[in-house]
Amino acid sequence: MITYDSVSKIYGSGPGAVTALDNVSFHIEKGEVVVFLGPSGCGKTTTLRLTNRLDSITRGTITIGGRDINEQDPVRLRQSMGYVIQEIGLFPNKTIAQNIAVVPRMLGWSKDKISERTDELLRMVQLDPALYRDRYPAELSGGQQQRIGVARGLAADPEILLMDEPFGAIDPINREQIQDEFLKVQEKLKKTIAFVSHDIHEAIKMGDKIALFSEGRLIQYDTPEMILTQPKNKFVADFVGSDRALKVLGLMRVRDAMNPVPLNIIQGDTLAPAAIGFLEEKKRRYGVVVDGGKPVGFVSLKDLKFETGPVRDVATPFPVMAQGRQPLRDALSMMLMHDLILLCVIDGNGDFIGTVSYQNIQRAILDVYSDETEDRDVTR
Ligand SMILES: Nc1ncnc2c1ncn2[C@@H]1O[C@H](COP(=O)(O)OP(=O)(O)OP(=O)(O)O)[C@@H](O)[C@H]1O
Repeated sequence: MITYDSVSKIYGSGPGAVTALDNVSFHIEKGEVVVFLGPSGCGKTTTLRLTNRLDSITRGTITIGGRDINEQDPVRLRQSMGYVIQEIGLFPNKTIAQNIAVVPRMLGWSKDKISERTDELLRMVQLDPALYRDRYPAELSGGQQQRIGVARGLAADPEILLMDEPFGAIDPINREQIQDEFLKVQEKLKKTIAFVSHDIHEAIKMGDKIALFSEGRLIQYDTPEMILTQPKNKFVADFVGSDRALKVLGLMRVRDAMNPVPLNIIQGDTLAPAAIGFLEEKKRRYGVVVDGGKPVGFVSLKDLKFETGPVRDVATPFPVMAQGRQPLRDALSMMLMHDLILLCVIDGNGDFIGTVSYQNIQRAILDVYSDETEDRDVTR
């Protein structure tokens, strides 16, 4: 969709010239979120501003859908892309609805269509249109204003969205929430997004790919997983941090690491003496009791010793359970917090789908880090 071909940007000339971007080439696929990441001054914002011709390219070309942007009218080009920036840039004397409608009005949309679209966008960013459309920006919190910035960027339903640290000014808790909401919206809309960030956590979470820059050069362009597990050089390894194995846990899902067929499953109606025999045969001290497909709790050999009835009556309920789609990091955190050696995993209906142990987690990380060509032991 967007192709950067040997793009350089030099500000000024002579001895004071600054090379902001140095011979950068990469391609953003349609529907993909690419995060431009790197330390301050590495060229992230410049790359974004060249894309919508807010700045001009010194050398090289940028094409969108195969068309050179320099051959397009800059105003049209800008209108065809959403642009969301950290400073938000809402007009203080316009209402929220008027702020969102800026581009659709320029494009000559009818009043009814604009009004409908405004309400739709407000709902999309979790703000009730009845409450917010006629308010002024100063009457909104920072996080709410930022949501309006996102809504405005999406107003004319552009295929491409350029976002420059869009959630940078929001406190960490609200930022997590707005990132989650944005990812949900993106799952539906499938926009092509270039997203500037200096936060590795945000890049891992938001990006289908990460473009990591340093001093105007593109150092590595890869999926978050590859950036974390196969850093191309010391700069990348240092930038992602020595805790990158832990960051990988944030990328992986519980489902990817769990054991879907643990040996110690006991059906709820099994009588205690039979359950003891079963656990002894499997050489397990604990069993996971499942009844009608739903997890019930743990039983230990000790618990069962003097019992005669079905295990479902003596099982100790799980203090917490993980959902298969949760990040593996959450599962590890639950196990540490609740002092569990095994975590039960359920699907969206609450049905049992597997268990996770510390060993499963370790194995999953090792699998990601091991060379693709090595033989792997896939039995868990
Ligand atoms: N208008 C300008 N005139 C001169 N130099 C500029 C201009 N804009 C950017 N630069 C320089 O170009 C380099 C890249 O800047 P850019 O804003 O792209 O960095 P960035 O990676 O977005 O940084 P930050 O995270 O701090 O926003 C920097 O050295 C910056 O000082």
